[in-house]
Amino acid sequence: MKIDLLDTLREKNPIAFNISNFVTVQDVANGINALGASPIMSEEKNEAEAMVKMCDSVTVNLGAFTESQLVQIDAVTTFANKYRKPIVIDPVAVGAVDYRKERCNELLDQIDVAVIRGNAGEIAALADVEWNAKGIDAGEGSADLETIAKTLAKKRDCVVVESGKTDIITDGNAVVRIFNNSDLFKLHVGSGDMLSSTIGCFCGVDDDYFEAAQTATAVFDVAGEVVAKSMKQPLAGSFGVQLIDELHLIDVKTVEKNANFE
Ligand SMILES: Nc1ncnc2c1ncn2[C@@H]1O[C@H](COP(=O)(O)OP(=O)(O)OP(=O)(O)O)[C@@H](O)[C@H]1O
Ligand SMILES: Cc1ncsc1CCO
Ligand SMILES: [Mg+2]
Repeated sequence: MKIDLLDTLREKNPIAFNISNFVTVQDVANGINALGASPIMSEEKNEAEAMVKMCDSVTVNLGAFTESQLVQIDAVTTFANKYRKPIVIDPVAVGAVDYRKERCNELLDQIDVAVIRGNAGEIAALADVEWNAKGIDAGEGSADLETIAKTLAKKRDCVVVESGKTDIITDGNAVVRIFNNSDLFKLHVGSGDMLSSTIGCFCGVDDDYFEAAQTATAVFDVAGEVVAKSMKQPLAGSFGVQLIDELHLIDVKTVEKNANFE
């Protein structure tokens, strides 16, 4: 794993263009800003080309899109392919709402993406595997998590990050597992959105998206673990704030020492 990509990210300070959702946009912006990237958000289709030309990566979060925003998402992602900017997709709740799954699949049919990051319920839905997703949460299912992730990676010819207690990262062939010791992430709505955007930032500094996704996930997971360890009791509100603090403080040594992966 290329953990020192964290230093590269801080040297380059990549512009990370995010189409976010109104629930978590501020955590996403502050999280990746603290980490060392330069976030910019937009919902306006008329500036899509300028935004994409300027940025190093595009992260599209499908958490709360409207019909009119789909037009902007279309424009942004088409320009991103034209200007060769990596796209990260966060398919929020596609396992729970058919409308979302249909729109997301239409989008994936028409563009090339670098990474899809979702929980098991979301990745299973896009891989056409039986699963009981629960709203924005993973829900439950009995299918093999690695098989689901690999199926989607092959289907969409991209890297898949399937988050959960173990984060599974695959390019369709190789698999890296990152074990996460902090379940405080689940107390903070938008942990997943922040992870997806963090992956976007790293894809903006290394065009090996499999490596970029691994480093991003390891950095994010370790940041959460460091915060969790420092707390005497689980504090949901403080966790969100301190996670942003730790994304700023974290360094390569801390990730090397604490990342638990194989
Ligand atoms: N059971 C768990 N134990 C430990 N860590 C977890 C667990 N589930 C998820 N995580 C961690 O939480 C982070 C976000 O992943 P998660 O799967 O919760 O995304 P999500 O469902 O899209 O979240 P959200 O919808 O709140 O944005 C990841 O870093 C992941 O490692
Ligand atoms: C709670 C919620 N609803 C739509 S998006 C979102 C944030 C998690 O993605
Ligand atoms: Mg999510």
